Amino acid sequence: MPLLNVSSVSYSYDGVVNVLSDVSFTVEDGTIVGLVGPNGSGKSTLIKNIFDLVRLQSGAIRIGGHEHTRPGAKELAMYLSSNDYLPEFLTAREYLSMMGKLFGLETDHEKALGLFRTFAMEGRYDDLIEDYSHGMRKKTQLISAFVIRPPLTVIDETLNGVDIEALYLAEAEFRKVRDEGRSILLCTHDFAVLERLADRTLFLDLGSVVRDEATRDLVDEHGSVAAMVFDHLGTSQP
Ligand SMILES: Nc1ncnc2c1ncn2[C@@H]1O[C@H](COP(=O)(O)OP(=O)(O)OP(=O)(O)O)[C@@H](O)[C@H]1O
Repeated sequence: MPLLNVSSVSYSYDGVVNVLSDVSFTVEDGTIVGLVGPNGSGKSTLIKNIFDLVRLQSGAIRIGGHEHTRPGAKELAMYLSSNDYLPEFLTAREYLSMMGKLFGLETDHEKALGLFRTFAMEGRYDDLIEDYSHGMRKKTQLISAFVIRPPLTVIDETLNGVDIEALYLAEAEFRKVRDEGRSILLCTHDFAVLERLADRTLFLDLGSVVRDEATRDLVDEHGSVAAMVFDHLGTSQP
């Protein structure tokens, strides 16, 4: 049974134009799947459907075998959004405690402190998030996922704004997460990151899955993921 099973999902905001058209794919345990596509191709809408942030209109989504609206599904998956909105009135310690409770876990603050040190935020764990820079907030989002380590983490452009050192460290941590048998759906416009990390790449265009293949195979065929996208756009544009 796949960890995430998206089956024939279509979605329209206005009831007329389909932003997602019959989207199906799976994410297996212990894999990193890259999600790419042009602006407006429906990536965020797909993620909103997975996390029940918009009501599913057709098709089915199951996480760990549970229907995606059920608590059993919601405990298995964490969403790291593209923005840096975190509760500013909390410290990182309080935020991570809250996140732990949401996932039914006792937060391992020692581990979080270690990650704060690793990610060059030593001494800031008990400061209010209000006082964090943009990059520090993004790193706090990532650290929350690295501490909670849910079976599925969905990352929507969360890496934007972190410095190269943090990116390097985050990539290493993503690989560890994957090697533990957990999975990541990584939505990004950064194809270099994608090529380094993603076992599989899902390419969405105009709300439809155009390619869903091993990243290595796409790179072998086209030279790079960017070239694969350009090749597709070259044949699909009027
Ligand atoms: N709340 C909304 N109401 C109406 N239309 C929306 C809404 N959110 C997104 N859309 C439309 O749905 C389409 C897909 O948007 P979506 O944000 O899912 O794309 P995306 O692939 O994540 O894009 P990007 O790469 O720019 O983040 C776009 O045409 C967008 O204008």
